[in-house]
Amino acid sequence: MSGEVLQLRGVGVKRDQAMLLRDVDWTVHENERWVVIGPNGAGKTTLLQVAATLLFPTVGTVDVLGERLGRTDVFELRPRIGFASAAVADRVPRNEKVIDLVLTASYAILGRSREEYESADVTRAVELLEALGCAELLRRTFSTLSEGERKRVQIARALMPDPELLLLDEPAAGLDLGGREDLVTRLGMLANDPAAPTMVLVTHHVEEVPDGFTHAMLLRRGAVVAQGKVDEVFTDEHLTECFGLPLQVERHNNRWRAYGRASGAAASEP
Ligand SMILES: Nc1ncnc2c1ncn2[C@@H]1O[C@H](COP(=O)(O)OP(=O)(O)OP(=O)(O)O)[C@@H](O)[C@H]1O
Repeated sequence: MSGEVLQLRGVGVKRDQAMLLRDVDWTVHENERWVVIGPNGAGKTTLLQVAATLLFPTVGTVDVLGERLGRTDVFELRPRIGFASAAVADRVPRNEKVIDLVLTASYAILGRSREEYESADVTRAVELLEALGCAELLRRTFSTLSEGERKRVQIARALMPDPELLLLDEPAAGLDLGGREDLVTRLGMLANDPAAPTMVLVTHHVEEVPDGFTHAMLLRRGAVVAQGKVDEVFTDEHLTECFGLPLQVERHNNRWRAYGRASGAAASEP
């Protein structure tokens, strides 16, 4: 695999005459932790779907885990990729128990289809749920969980097959402040774990970028505004260009925050 987990060259995605992605060049190396940030409609989910092999580009080439899309069997590739997104959560059968939702990831299916699972799989599923702070939810039905609980269970499911690439689409969306901070802290622990897979996380907010994330891409209207090491990408100029309004960004205790320049000036006045 030569250390490259994702390699996109000149990638464009066109739907109904609209270019959802334009001329994207992107390389993600093994063990990097990437965050993809941009405003609504920037193309972040589209990019993640390409990385998850769920969407083929209209133009350009995509290599995922050393395999070229269009020349490989994606059904063999997908079990090597963990993917947590609202679209996956929407497909969970109504009565699915939390433990089954995590366990079935080993078989790349949704919905319990067998009576018995390997005891090693059960042990791993329980350990992952514990690590994400949801061991007490094991026997609950997924559809009855709160948004924050669902997000954590989905990440446990995405990690279950021990993926080489973990893709997280807006994991903190819809969470309250406590739920967000709990999740961002857990993701920071995962990002700092050398045994964890290569990660790509999509979000709208720099405040949701966990400690340990090494690289960032800023997207606007389907095109890359900036990409590279997170410290070099998260600048006032890049964020201002990306979101289309004057922004100031700062780092504190390994976390980021951004605010409109006008509101920042007002806040600093006595
Ligand atoms: N099948 C489609 N046909 C036409 N346009 C589409 C299609 N799917 C998505 N789009 C448009 O492509 C753009 C990018 O969508 P995408 O979901 O990738 O953006 P996003 O950055 O993830 O947005 P958000 O932050 O709001 O979730 C949006 O303007 C969306 O309306």
